[in-house]
Amino acid sequence: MTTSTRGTSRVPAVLVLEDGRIFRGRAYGAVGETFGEAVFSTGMTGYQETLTDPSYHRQVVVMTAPHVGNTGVNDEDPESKRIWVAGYVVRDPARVPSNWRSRRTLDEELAAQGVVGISGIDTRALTRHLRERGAMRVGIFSGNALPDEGTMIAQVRQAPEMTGADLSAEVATKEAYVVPAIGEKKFTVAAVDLGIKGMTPHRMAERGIEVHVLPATASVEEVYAVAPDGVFFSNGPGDPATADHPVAMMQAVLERGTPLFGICFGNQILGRALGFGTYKLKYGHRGINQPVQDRTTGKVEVTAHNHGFAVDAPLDEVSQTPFGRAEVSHVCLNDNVVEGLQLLDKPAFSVQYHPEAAAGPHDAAYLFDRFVSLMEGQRA
Ligand SMILES: NC(=O)CC[C@H](N)C(=O)O
Repeated sequence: MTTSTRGTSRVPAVLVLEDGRIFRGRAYGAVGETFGEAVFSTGMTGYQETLTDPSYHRQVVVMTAPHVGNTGVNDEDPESKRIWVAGYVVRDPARVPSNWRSRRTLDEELAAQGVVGISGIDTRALTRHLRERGAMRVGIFSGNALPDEGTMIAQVRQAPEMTGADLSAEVATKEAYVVPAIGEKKFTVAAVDLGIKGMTPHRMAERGIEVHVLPATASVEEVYAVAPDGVFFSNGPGDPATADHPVAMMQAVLERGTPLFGICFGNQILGRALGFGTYKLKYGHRGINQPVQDRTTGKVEVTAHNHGFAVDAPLDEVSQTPFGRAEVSHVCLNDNVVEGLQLLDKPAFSVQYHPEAAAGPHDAAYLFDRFVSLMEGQRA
């Protein structure tokens, strides 16, 4: 085992923010350079699910949990076939991972997948900086001969911004596939893959739903070719303002009145389909410990989030939209950001957060049951 696979690499690495702030550490994972949007995640657990969430495409993720990699890497927890984060920033990597499911170290896995990371960073100071200044572009450079600071800052400033990025097609499946219902099949759902996490079709399959996962570029005809009882729009990376094709497709689904459910990017697309705007949050919500209130029941749930954009809809009034009345169903209790939308005259709703909850908590699992109820209601 080399020193680097034990999380104790001596190869120098530098993290360079676009505003010129620099943090020095050691290489973690692959050695090289990478660029993306610096964002922080407050999850204390579930690093494999975070790394493999396609919504993190082009983002460099800073972990606020100080000790990362303790349970190694297993073959069960990934949310997709590969790591999607553009880079990974940790404070203190586990030197000796320990878990009965662990197959390899996180350092080895990052290196094997070519993901450039950095360790030994004061992630609390970095997170406070991002919280005050907002998410921004970042570069990680590692190796024994690094460019001078001015060159690195200039390179970071040339990297693409997240605003205006159209990324779903880069992460979504190219071919349709089916996730069979577990047990008796009760419903068929067409799931439009904008960057879907593996747990989402699984949560539907557990409820007797056969899920036809379709590429982001699928047409309305392809959606209806599977004779769906419901249509689902997934999470995904990038700026929802660019998602014109999914918005048009969703409007066609709303027009027909097919039960509809959206998660995260899917919520932003419902917002746009109804005529609301979307905007970039200063630093977003990422982690598995975010408080949300379901305003339809008053209940508060602790939920998994990963979003940098949000829907701009009025919190305290019912809106008239081209598809009837709509209201904000869920709100984040930290900052009053819109976390869910529902239509009052059509069987359609969405949430900005992650009821599939990989990795947990499971407070929001009832939303999949709500989707099932809408499909049952349509049959009755
Ligand atoms: N997880 C998601 O679907 C994220 C949606 C969108 N890319 C955002 O950052 O807000």
